Amino acid sequence: MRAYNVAILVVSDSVSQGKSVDQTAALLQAELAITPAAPSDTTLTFVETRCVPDDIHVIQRVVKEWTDPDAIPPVQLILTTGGTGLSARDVTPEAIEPLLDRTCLGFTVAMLTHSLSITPMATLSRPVCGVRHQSLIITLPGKPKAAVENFQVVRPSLSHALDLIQGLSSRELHRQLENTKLTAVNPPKEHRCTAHRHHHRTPSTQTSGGATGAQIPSAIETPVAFRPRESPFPLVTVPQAEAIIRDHLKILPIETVPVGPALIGRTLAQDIVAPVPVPAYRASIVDGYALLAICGPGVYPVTPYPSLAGTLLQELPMLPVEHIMRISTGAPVPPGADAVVMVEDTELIEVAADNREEQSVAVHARCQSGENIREIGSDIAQGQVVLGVGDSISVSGAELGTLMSLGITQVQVYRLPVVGVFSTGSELSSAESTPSVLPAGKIRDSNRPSLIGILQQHGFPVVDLGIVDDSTDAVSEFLRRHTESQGIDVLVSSGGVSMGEKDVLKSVIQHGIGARIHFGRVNMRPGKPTVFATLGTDPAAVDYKLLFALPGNPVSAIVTCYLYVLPSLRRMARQAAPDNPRLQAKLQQSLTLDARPEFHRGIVMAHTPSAASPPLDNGYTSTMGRPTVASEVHFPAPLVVWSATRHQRSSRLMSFRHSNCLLVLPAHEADRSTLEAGETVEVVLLDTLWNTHTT
Ligand SMILES: Nc1nc2c(c(=O)[nH]1)N[C@H]1C(S)=C(S)[C@@H](COP(=O)(O)OP(=O)(O)OC[C@H]3O[C@@H](n4cnc5c(N)ncnc54)[C@H](O)[C@@H]3O)O[C@H]1N2
Ligand code: MOO
Ligand SMILES: [Mg+2]
Repeated sequence: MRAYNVAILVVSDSVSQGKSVDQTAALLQAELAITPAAPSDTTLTFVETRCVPDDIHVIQRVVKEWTDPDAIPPVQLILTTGGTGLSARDVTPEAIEPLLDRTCLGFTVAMLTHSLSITPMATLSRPVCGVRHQSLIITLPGKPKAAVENFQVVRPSLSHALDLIQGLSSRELHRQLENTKLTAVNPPKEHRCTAHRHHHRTPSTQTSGGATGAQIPSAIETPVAFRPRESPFPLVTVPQAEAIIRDHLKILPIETVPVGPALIGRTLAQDIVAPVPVPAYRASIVDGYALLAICGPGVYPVTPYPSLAGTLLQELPMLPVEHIMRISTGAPVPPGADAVVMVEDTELIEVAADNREEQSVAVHARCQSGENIREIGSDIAQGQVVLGVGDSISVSGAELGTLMSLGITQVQVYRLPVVGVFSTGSELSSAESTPSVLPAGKIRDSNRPSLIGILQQHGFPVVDLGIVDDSTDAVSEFLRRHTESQGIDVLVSSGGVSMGEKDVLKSVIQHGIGARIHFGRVNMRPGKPTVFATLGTDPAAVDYKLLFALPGNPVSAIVTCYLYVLPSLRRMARQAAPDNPRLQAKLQQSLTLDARPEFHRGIVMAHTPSAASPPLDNGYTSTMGRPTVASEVHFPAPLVVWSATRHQRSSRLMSFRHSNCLLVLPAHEADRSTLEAGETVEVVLLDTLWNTHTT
């Protein structure tokens, strides 16, 4: 079964201005959801509805976008509704016709013939059908009933038309059709099933129980035997995936928060102007004696009132001429003094009568005026812009300390995205409810805690949404509930996105909750079935949401969380350096390249290990024997990198153990199947882990 994507363009001034509500698109979606009667037929998957005014240029812009050969997802069938009549504003045919490479008069005639059999007023309709690039465009009337009737007229020949447009030869199609018919009627013995014939029709609508009332797509209701055997989602490249995500991030508002330790990791949305100078008074830099520099070395009486930490300037007397005053670091310099001599450069001459205080002290060093004094505003001048919009309050603590030292109690920052994390899988048991021994077939949910830990470790607020069973109903109900919640900006799931019959997540995302899937597969290992979708159209709206449906294999889930989720969260939080840090390192061993570009789990070190300090062993056999590679290292390069284990599999978390980086390996090519020891490779640092292996 072949799957084609369908987009609906509602052309209407009044709908686009919000003066009326369109019903046609929903009815057409319901029609699309009807599973074709013949097993050889195609699946039509609804991907998007857009609404535009009756404006030639606007209509053309959308149609050009959808028919772009690089459109993601590709749109093979465009149904427009409205604007085909005779009134002055009806311009859909005028917009579409110039874009067509070939017209398809047959569809036009079929629709008109049918409409004329219902009403002579159909003579006023001006439908246009044709092909642009590899997309078929059909202009339907705007009235809901008429649009559906016209669609039903063309539906039987659509599949074949789309196949031909995609380049499948007519003869091949007929042969496939015949074969499928034969197989369907006479299934192979081991699969023979007398219980059902292939006349399944999915109801055009289904009560889903959710508040949106959105229908469940045909893909879900399609009997397992007829589910698509090829993913309809094109494999996008990693850079494409990254760019697509960047284009659809949520714009988060600014919020005012208290200044305190929790501010670390946040990004300022305002400039900070110093309201006061720092220091606010002339302060000593050292522990010693305040004096007048011009007096020079000599023996001086010590005033009985020292200036200590906490002493108020106003409490200090004027320093009498040719006297000195004990002073501690940070304490105010008394009036009458212009320098401080360090205690190390002095000597006790005479003790006071109480046998405790100093009577007189010899100053041995010669001071310059101003020596060892922090002048007012010399650290921060009053009115200076100390931090700006976009500055991070970093883990160094310096920015937070600056704010605190200025007495700033609250600041405006960009809100952090709140992430809801859940696992999908009927095989999963949560740690909380897991018995010590699981029945075979059940496994422990490791992804959810791992993902939550990673995200929290990077400073993002996470809501643990638990586990949801792999059933259409359960996932639909779950997603509706959590996409309606305004407290969550980003949903991150793992599992249920590949080709299995219970991998229902993509269908539910696309049809059950009406989100838009921007990509459904990425050419990478691990992480091929990664899905990115958005819900809502206005990225600044409070209910706009991002959905990252990560693959279920534990290593794939973690790797894709690092590569896609974390940079996105950092971007939304406006962090100055949102991307994972990357660097070049010398490979210490040869590695076999995969058919897909690989993010190979590795260990990068900032030094060349010696036999005495070998790299960690993370061997597949878990023997814990030290690898011989350590004593063979001869590279003087400051950064060196190993595979964490040569044998890596996306189900094997042990292939990730001790890793602090991902080696960015290209896909193998005909003339290049390995990377050799000594070659330079790029590595993505899994930042905080980096520290564990640097020296
Ligand atoms: N016919 C094909 N099969 C598969 C393909 C493919 O292209 N065609 N892709 C493979 C790749 S690559 C990956 S990655 C996985 C992704 O699978 P799903 O995202 O659909 O995930 P599940 O099927 O639900 O689970 C896969 C695997 O991971 C285990 N799992 C799932 N969730 C968790 C969890 N929370 N904690 C621990 N382990 C989990 C699950 O039990 C399965 O073993 O699909 C391949 N198949
Ligand atoms: O892409 Mo899957 O993530 O290799 O295992
Ligand atoms: Mg699966």
